[in-house]
Amino acid sequence: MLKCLSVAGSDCSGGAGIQADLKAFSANETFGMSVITSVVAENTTRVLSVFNVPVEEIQKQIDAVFEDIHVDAVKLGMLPTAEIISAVADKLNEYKPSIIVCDPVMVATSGDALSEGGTVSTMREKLFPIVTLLTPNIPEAEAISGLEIKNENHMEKAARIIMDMGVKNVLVKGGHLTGDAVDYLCTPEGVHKLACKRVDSPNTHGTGCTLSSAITANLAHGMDMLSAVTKAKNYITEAIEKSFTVGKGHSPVNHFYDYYDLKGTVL
Ligand SMILES: Nc1ncnc2c1ncn2[C@@H]1O[C@H](COP(=O)(O)OP(=O)(O)OP(=O)(O)O)[C@@H](O)[C@H]1O
Ligand SMILES: Cc1ncc(COP(=O)(O)O)c(N)n1
Repeated sequence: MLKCLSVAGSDCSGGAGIQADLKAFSANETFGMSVITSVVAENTTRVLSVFNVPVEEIQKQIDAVFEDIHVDAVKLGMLPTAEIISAVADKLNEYKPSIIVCDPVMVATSGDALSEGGTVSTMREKLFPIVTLLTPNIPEAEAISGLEIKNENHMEKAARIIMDMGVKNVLVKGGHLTGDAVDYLCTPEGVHKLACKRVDSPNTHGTGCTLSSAITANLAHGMDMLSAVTKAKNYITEAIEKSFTVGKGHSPVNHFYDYYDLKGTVL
């Protein structure tokens, strides 16, 4: 059984963060493990509070997993401060997992901040050189590239700018734009457009976390980058299509749509 580790924040409402990551790892046939970087009191409508875990405890969690278990792939989610980014990067340089997918979480769908300002420079210095794939959404890609993104041409240009910063592969996710749900994957072999009809649903809480974790599982299974991203794109589209209401705001995707019908009963 392939084993994937999420290093991310906890979303007590279950739709994003390590909770989404673990569900996506399982739904994509890998064993999920988690290191918690921050305890976020949040739900489908807002973030009430953010409690960051002390870096020593984050590093001890990473040690506990790696000293005992072979990790096939790592997914990085909410790393809310420069200090936490550096501490996690130091451990990744120590243990050298072969696959690292980084979802540079900065702001929740609710609009509330999940990261202190000024982390982009630390991410660029400490994480960009070691990650296999970076998966920024539109606001995150704008913050990293410095480019305003209003259309697909801007998405592709931003992906190339970020690649030129030393990231091996970049996926700029287009959920925050309008029209079809289009993402741009930039790899050393070239640029690939991945598109699907936008699902008319408000249930998009955790889409980015879930997509990047599904990609992580697919890469752990040995898929090449384009195949891993394409399969995960199909997974997230159906997970949104078959989502059900949880809470009063942006409900999460249905990570296990393969096993549940819309009534939530096991098929
Ligand atoms: N309504 C939608 N219909 C189909 N696909 C969507 C929709 N919204 C987002 N997606 C897809 O979901 C994936 C995640 O993109 P998105 O831009 O939502 O990331 P994100 O903002 O990091 O997600 P989140 O912050 O909600 O976790 C992308 O593949 C995107 O194209
Ligand atoms: C702990 C945690 N990590 C990530 C997100 C981003 O997910 P979204 O953008 O869907 O709110 C979140 N809301 N909470």
